[in-house]
Amino acid sequence: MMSYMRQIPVREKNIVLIGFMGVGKTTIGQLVAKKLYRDFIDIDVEIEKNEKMLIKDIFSKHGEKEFRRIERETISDICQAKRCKVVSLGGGAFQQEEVRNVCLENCIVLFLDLSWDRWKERLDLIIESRPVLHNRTLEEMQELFNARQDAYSKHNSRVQTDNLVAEEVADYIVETLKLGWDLYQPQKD
Ligand SMILES: Nc1ncnc2c1ncn2[C@@H]1O[C@H](COP(=O)(O)OP(=O)(O)O)[C@@H](O)[C@H]1O
Ligand SMILES: O=C(O)C1=C[C@@H](OP(=O)(O)O)[C@@H](O)[C@H](O)C1
Ligand SMILES: [Mg+2]
Repeated sequence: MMSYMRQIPVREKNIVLIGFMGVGKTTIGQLVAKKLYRDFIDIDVEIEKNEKMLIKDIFSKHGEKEFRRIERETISDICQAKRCKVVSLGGGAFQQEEVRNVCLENCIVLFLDLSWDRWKERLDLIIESRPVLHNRTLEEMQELFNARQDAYSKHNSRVQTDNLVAEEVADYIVETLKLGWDLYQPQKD
């Protein structure tokens, strides 16, 4: 008996933002959601609400492995149950194959791409609230940045954000979507 996967109409698919920490997923996701009259979901905020703990405290009290389990389950639940949202993942989420699969199967995945040189300029803005960066030298941060690019390459569309303010990136995403939702077809193997 053939099982027919129920295809989600492309316009009902959640729009999921991925990319390294600090590239603007939370900021730009909020702006895109407003412009598209969609609800916005930030996975980190969802986790903090559900766990009644800040992300940095989950890391310090329960460790990164437990955070990744919670992150994977939260994303899996939301990306399968919800429709018509804008969802910003945390920067490490796409390293998990299950997260990549559930997002690429059910959602439109947009990769916010920021160069290492531009990212370094933002480091002071984010270092305090990103435990993954703590106790890492700049060289080690760059190694992590480079190591994660392969996972981010599995997306429906890439937005180069160097030298663009958040509003400009959000406008670009909305305009591209309006030009052709059908451009965002499922990732071909
Ligand atoms: N396009 C942009 N240009 C300059 N600063 C930005 C841009 N997008 C986000 N920021 C700033 O960078 C920091 C991290 O943004 P955030 O949305 O939290 O990123 P992420 O969710 O990807 O970690 C914030 O201080 C935010 O104001
Ligand atoms: O890159 C990472 O491993 C992380 C990124 C953070 O989200 P942002 O990308 O929104 O900063 C948050 O999920 C956690 O601190 C781990
Ligand atoms: Mg964020």
